[in-house]
Amino acid sequence: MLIDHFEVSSPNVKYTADYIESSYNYQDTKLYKNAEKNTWLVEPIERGFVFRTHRKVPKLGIMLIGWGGNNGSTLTAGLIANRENMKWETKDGFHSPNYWGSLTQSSTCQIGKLNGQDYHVPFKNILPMVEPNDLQIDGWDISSLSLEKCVQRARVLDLDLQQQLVPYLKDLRPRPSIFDPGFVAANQKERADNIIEGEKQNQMEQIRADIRDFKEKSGVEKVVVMWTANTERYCKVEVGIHDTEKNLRAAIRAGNPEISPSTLYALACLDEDVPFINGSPQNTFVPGVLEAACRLRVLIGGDDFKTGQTKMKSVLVDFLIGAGIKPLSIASYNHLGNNDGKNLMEPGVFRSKEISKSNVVDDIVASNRILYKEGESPNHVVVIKYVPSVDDSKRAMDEYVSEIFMNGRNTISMHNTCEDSLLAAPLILDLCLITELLSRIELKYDDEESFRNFHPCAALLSYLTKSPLVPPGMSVTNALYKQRAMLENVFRAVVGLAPVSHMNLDLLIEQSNQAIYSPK
Ligand SMILES: NC(=O)c1ccc[n+]([C@@H]2O[C@H](COP(=O)([O-])OP(=O)(O)OC[C@H]3O[C@@H](n4cnc5c(N)ncnc54)[C@H](O)[C@@H]3O)[C@@H](O)[C@H]2O)c1
Ligand SMILES: O=P([O-])([O-])O[C@@H]1[C@@H](O)[C@H](O)[C@@H](O)[C@H](O)[C@@H]1O
Repeated sequence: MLIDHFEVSSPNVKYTADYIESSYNYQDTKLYKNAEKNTWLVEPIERGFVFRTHRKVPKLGIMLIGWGGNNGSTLTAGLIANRENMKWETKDGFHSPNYWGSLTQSSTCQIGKLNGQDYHVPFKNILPMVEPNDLQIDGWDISSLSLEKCVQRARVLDLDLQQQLVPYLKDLRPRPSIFDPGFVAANQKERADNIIEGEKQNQMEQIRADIRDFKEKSGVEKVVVMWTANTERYCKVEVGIHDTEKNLRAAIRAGNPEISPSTLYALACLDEDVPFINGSPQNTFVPGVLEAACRLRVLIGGDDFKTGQTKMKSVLVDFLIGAGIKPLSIASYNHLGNNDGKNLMEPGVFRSKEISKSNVVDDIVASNRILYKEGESPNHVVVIKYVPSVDDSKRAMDEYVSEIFMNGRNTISMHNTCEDSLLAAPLILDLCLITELLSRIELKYDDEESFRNFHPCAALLSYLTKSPLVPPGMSVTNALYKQRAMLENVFRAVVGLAPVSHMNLDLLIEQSNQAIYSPK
């Protein structure tokens, strides 16, 4: 059953006009070794938290770096089609817009039971969230094409819909952007006709001015900036340049060539108190950026949208290893024909993606030292090829060979075809909406005076990324179920509810007045 809205009825939760305030008893375990008994002791611990969520949802603007790309143009078109409730026709008949693939807009959370039946609420209604149809969108691109032409170039959306969108898209033009051919494939130069000239410092200041200009012209109260531009090669992190905020800013003023456009954007956003999310795999968040985010207390998140093949990998490997089955090899191949695929032909750029697509199993493997000895892991290969004729319709082929009982083998082969941007666009929406929501949640220990925000490294975005950025000291979790449980249960805690445990203890115990067998 689906219920649309709810309020928590508890002495620990208070709803005022401005806030949802809750007192929450956080339960965890503390682990320590008892030398005398030569055993590990596990101690249940509790810590009181207080959450305060601002209920007023702001007028939100999102600024996409790479706005004209397949992801950016597809998201823009999808938002407009939903807002205008456009209907379009194909040979299969008429279609209506939706937000399928969006965690916030199209998934639900279990909120309770009634008469033994689970009830669910839309994910977006656990806490007050921005409505996607109210979003204002802007952005930058090294290509000057209008969004109308970008949607046509992408060839992702049905033609009838593309034609209906023309009046809404034709006047949308990306702002000139920072372009450094040293960080992307040489084949990207041909589309770069919309560049901010000048030194790195000037370029960064122009980005800051663009953000302020967008705010002023659109009237939005808050902005989230999202990198959905091309994947960059890793920058070589150097002491004295990238290692501290002070050194990074000095290196930018000096025009150091080893500072990437994405790092310039990230720092510009931090200086404008605007969250920055990295949808690509490069190491944008060099230590100097992390230091600045923590000092300025501005949310950053990433890296690399987790959309299809890797998302599946983070489910399947978690299932296999969680079931005591030992993957011996993972062969992960895909080809695609969009510009992203073209850019990934450059070995240095591909390496960024290879890292993010490979590391996604590390935590899952490390969770089971019965199957894998220290240092042991499955053979794991990642191959991406550029095949122009398939366009955005990525073909992913994966083979998982696992060792099973008594030296048995199990081979799972998968073929997964999808328009890559139709998977990514809803995630970009989720990343923006959840990031904005996180910035409205304050928390403190119950014995503290002042509230603070979540740590600037937004680990709660992990479900949506291949290489989750997490606060120092927190281990990275890639298993998709755990990532979703973390996000859902933190949101439940913010409104004073216990985690979803699926224990059903009250139904597992034999009730004195209950028939031993209740026929369906
Ligand atoms: N399913 C997916 O589509 C998916 C999943 C995970 C990650 N990603 C990442 O998202 C990014 C975008 O994917 P896409 O399919 O939209 O690619 P795309 O090539 O269609 O779009 C990228 C856009 O960025 C622009 N661009 C390049 N450098 C720029 C710069 N310095 N400043 C501003 N704009 C710049 C390009 O002109 C292009 O319009 C890629 O890095 C890709 O690896 C995509
Ligand atoms: O679907 P997924 O593995 O999450 O991610 C995708 C890769 O499979 C694809 O090769 C790459 O071009 C896309 O940018 C994206 O990273």
